[in-house]
Amino acid sequence: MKFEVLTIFPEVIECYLKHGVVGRALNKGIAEVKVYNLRDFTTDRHRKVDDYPYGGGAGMVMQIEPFYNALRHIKSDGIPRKVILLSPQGRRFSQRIAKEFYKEEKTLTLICGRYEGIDERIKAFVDEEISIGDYVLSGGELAALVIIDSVVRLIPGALGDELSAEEDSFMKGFLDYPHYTRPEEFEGMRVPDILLSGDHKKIALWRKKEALRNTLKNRPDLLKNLSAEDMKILKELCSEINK
Ligand SMILES: NC(=O)c1ccc(NCc2cccc(O)c2)nc1
Repeated sequence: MKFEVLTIFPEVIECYLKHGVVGRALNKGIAEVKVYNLRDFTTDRHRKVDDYPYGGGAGMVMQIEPFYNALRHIKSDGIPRKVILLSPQGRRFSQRIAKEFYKEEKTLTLICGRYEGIDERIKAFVDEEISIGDYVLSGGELAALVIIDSVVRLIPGALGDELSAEEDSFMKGFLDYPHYTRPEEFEGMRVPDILLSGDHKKIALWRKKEALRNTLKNRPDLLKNLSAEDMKILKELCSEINK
């Protein structure tokens, strides 16, 4: 899986890519990220990337030329790619879209705007506009990293333990179950006995029930098209809660 990032702050992207799961995946060569500094695609002495908005108003707008010059340079290799603009106006990103991007196996070219945004004519060169949530950030870089991180985790071999990619609760559409590790007791709070029992069947059932409990509490909207088994556990849960 290849990613390309267009940004005026390449170091923001590069420093994140040195660490953790993504860092290891890049070192293993199962993913590749190329970061392009937009200022390298300017033509003026001051390497300007923004200008005053037509129509007036506060703030600055990013000019189209540096993006256009960068995209033309990048696309000259003729490899198919999906050009994504990160902005609050985009389609809402989710695990489902991360899987969609991974399966498409196209290079993802991520455009990071700053200031009040990018000249609207950028849309002529963009395949998709994606938002990671309903909030305004000072730049698209964090959103680009969210996409890179969530998609890289899906690549076989990216995570140490293969199972954990599948196990990720969002992979199954629910919130996660609670996790515990040593010590067994901390400040009077004990680890649930079931987790110390070694009964893996019962533990799996407990985890499913707790994942459903968390989902019911915080994201009931995710509780749709449940399997018969999950529905049975949910009903048990509801009768317990209503006791
Ligand atoms: N919710 C998000 O995904 C998100 C993405 C980017 C961003 N800021 C940069 C920006 C702002 C406006 C237009 C534009 O093209 C880029 N803020 C939030």
